[in-house]
Amino acid sequence: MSVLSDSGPAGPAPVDAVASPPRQGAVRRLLRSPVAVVALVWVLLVALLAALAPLLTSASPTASQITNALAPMGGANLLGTDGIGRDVLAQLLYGARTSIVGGVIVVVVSLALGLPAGIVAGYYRGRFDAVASWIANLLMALPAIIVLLVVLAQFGRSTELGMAVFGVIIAPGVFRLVRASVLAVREELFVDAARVSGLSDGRIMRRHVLPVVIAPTVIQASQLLGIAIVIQAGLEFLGLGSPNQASWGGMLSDAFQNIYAEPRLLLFPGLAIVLTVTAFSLLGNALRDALGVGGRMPRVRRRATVVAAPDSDVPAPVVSEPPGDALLAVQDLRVSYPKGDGSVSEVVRGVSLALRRGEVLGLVGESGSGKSQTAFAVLGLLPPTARTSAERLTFDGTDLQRLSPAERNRLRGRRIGYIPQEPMSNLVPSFRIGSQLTEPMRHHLGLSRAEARRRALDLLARVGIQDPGRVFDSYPHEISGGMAQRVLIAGAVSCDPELLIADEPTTALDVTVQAEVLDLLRSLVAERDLGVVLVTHDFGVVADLCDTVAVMQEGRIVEEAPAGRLFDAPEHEYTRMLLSSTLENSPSRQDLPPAVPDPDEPEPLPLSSSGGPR
Ligand SMILES: Nc1ncnc2c1ncn2[C@@H]1O[C@H](COP(=O)(O)OP(=O)(O)OP(=O)(O)O)[C@@H](O)[C@H]1O
Repeated sequence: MSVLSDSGPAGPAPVDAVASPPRQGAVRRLLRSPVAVVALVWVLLVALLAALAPLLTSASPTASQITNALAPMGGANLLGTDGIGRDVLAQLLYGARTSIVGGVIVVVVSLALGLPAGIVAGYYRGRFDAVASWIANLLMALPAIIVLLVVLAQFGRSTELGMAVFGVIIAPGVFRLVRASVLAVREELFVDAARVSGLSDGRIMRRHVLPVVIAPTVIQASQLLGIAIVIQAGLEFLGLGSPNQASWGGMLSDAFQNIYAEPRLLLFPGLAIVLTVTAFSLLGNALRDALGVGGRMPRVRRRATVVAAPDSDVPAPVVSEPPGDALLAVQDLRVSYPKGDGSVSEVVRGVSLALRRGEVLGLVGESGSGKSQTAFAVLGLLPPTARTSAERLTFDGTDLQRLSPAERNRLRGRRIGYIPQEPMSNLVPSFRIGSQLTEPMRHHLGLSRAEARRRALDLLARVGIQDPGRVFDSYPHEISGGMAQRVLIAGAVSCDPELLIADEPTTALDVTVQAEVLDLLRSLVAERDLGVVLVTHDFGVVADLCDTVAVMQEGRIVEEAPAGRLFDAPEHEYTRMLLSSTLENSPSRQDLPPAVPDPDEPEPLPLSSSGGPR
């Protein structure tokens, strides 16, 4: 007996977590805001003036001419000179360079440390997360200005060094933001779906996680630039910047010494700092609005927060020896979770199942009975806190418990397909359907882009989508729920799996579309000799599709029988209770009135069609 503990989707997660916002049109939205345009123009102007400083003035910003101190504006010195005769315009222009370079150093250092650490900590959690969070907390507890003073006193006055150290001190802010964003997105169903389709962690992070953290990071970078300019000016005001470099902080320091003789000297660096910092801050806000972060993002539904399983005694499980030709054989599967009080809650208690090719096994039971936990244990996608054990857990003769996470990952998506419950939440909002369909095929089957596209279009046609080209090029929000479910079915069978695990595949659909999707599944099973484990609480779905039914109650299978026999002569009291509560007074599908056709939905499928790629 061994223990499995893969990370996966079934862990507790807050309902309604935010998803990645669509990025299209973000620049357009940004440019529609007058405040953003003004801020952007100012920032670009400062950058341009800094870059063109040598062309705009021939004066040196550091050469002092003591005989020309505090010269008025006009003549050779357009903005006058400071207390030791340096040209104010030249100082202003070259000082902009120092400020921008300093700001960029802070942003680069803090992002270089905080971004990768936040992604890895948020995605993998565990020990790295604990250590990184501890270091972040420690850095945040340090008084930044004291650290800067000590470092600059020890290593010499240098604006660049000061800004690099400040970048390190401020990196925990980036780390925390990125980690929080990754934690939110890693629980999204579309990330589960990507994991189930066998994509590697690196690919998931690049494709699904990174796009989500980019928006908040860009916003934070813009605000960090403003903060860096203020801190840098403060250090230079205190005389801790590079002595041979013009800077706005240094100009302020000189202006303070001559505040009574020439108060106007305060005006130029003061205005430059205030306007530039304000511009970065406004730009950050405008970016947040344009990218839709912070309460204006589209929200996707999530697996609901789980509650502890009941511990009451239930009838003994039905345990039978699986047949030799079983595609999937599960024997005495147990899943448990540690509870806060030190005890353990067993949510799957000795489940045994066997499934042959071409057979559909329904796993039914009321909510919380352990159906999904059983399915996720087979997929190897339980959360890290889950303790899983089984006498036997084999797929086509391979002991799943002996496989490494990478081997298990290769199996998922390639030989074991998964159809999730909520179609829309399992498609990534910001990627086109086509790219979501083709990526697993390119990854698992090594197809070229063109081959994968051709195969995806064939598959879309096979699942009854009438205009595959349009759906291929669409974003998830541009198609209906029924179509999205067909797309997910196409995705689940795209790499020719032998076993399909379908978790309530029709729950989110209306009854007419439900019937069509069930027809589609039935014809795919026959056509491809698929073994299917169908998790459902709907006996109508069971009657439509399943050959065998296993009834689960409180983590155990209390009755298993061929579908016909189960409906005709249920043996277990719990099965009878479930049947009577679900079927009583409910109309059969044939009795339902014909639905008004939805123009967005495809025609009912020709059940005999079989043109799909194999
Ligand atoms: N991460 C977890 N930690 C602790 N308990 C959990 C966890 N995930 C699931 N459970 C518990 O396991 C039990 C079985 O959950 P499961 O999701 O398998 O039920 P289900 O029969 O699929 O229900 P539904 O039809 O509502 O999805 C539930 O009592 C649930 O609270």
